[in-house]
Amino acid sequence: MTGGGPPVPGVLAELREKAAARLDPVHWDFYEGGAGEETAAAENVLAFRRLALLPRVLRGAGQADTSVDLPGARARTPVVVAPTAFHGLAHPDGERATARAAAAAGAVLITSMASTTAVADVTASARSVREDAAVWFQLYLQPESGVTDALARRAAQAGCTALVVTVDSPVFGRRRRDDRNGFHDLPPGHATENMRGLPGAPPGGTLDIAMSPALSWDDLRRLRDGHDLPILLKGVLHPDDARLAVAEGMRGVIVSNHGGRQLDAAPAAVEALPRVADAVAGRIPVLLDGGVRTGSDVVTALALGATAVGVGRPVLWGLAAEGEDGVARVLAELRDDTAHVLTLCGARDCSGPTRDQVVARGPRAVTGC
Ligand SMILES: Cc1cc2nc3c(=O)[nH]c(=O)nc-3n(C[C@H](O)[C@H](O)[C@H](O)COP(=O)(O)O)c2cc1C
Ligand SMILES: CCCCC(=O)C(=O)O
Repeated sequence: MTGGGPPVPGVLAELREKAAARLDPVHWDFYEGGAGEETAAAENVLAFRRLALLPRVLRGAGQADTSVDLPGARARTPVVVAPTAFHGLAHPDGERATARAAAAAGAVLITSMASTTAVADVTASARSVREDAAVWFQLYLQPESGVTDALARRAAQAGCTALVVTVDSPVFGRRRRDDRNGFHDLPPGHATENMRGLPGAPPGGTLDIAMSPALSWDDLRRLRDGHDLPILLKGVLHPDDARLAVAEGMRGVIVSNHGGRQLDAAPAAVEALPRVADAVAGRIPVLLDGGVRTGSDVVTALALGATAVGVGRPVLWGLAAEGEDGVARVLAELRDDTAHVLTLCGARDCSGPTRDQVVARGPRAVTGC
């Protein structure tokens, strides 16, 4: 933005506009929408805009390095692809295109259990580009533990290097756009391929993905004890839950309100981050997703205690607009912008930015009270 005029659209804004024009409006609403009044979805983005970065100067830090160490992955960028469902609705190549672009960018891909491509095909696509591409598998604990086990085994066999268990969904969020559009099922020709042939599924058919408020830490322990893959918990907002996650041997937590698609009264992800980071106190990596749209957002999250961040909708915009190339553009833009902002802030790498470098915009930043 210059002199109060309209902002010049960046790569993500351009891809978003193109995606909106290309997608079936019902599918656009599914991707873009949130729960309830969509307050949490909007606040995820706005909360970053209320924060500013104080650069440090003359540090001789050189060009910043954007690589980060994560469980089961050395990534070239702190920007991870957050798990999102149904990429087949965005592009005929679906998750295969996303996987190739993430692998080429050296970004960790968290593939959703609700993908329209089987996890083995997702990892094969990633590995066709880079042998050591890191793919993590996101799952919702299923009320029938045999189903959860079968999913985790499939992920391990496919070569995923971590499990991401989403815990913010005891029930599915109330999404008004989907209710209005009557969007509650995949259209013909698409299926949740990971649910095919699981215990209890009809022969040759898929099982519905269940969400259950009866699940507890016991169910998580069962998964942890039955499998070797490291587990990260996604959807942690309360610092006490983060402490429990550490105590239960989780290998990371992802601070997230699910892109504002579950509890609409939840705080913006970036506002919940500092207390979670304090609770975890460096014992395991803390990631954040929700509202990350620029390198400044990435660096703000790093400064507030995140090791890495996830992006959900921007990847879907890229995929819908330009397929694999569009996802590649989103990831390249965010990595380049992050490197640039790190350097402007005097940081050598992703561990460089510190909490004192984040201040509130507005009068408090000036008066300090
Ligand atoms: C269309 C869509 C589908 C999603 N599907 C899943 C999913 O299958 N599993 C999951 O854990 N989170 C899912 N999420 C939440 C994302 O992982 C992530 O928390 C959120 O999108 C981050 O916010 P952002 O879109 O502002 O980047 C989904 C989000 C969107 C927008
Ligand atoms: C059963 C599909 C879950 C998708 C999801 O998590 C979301 O739309 O936010």
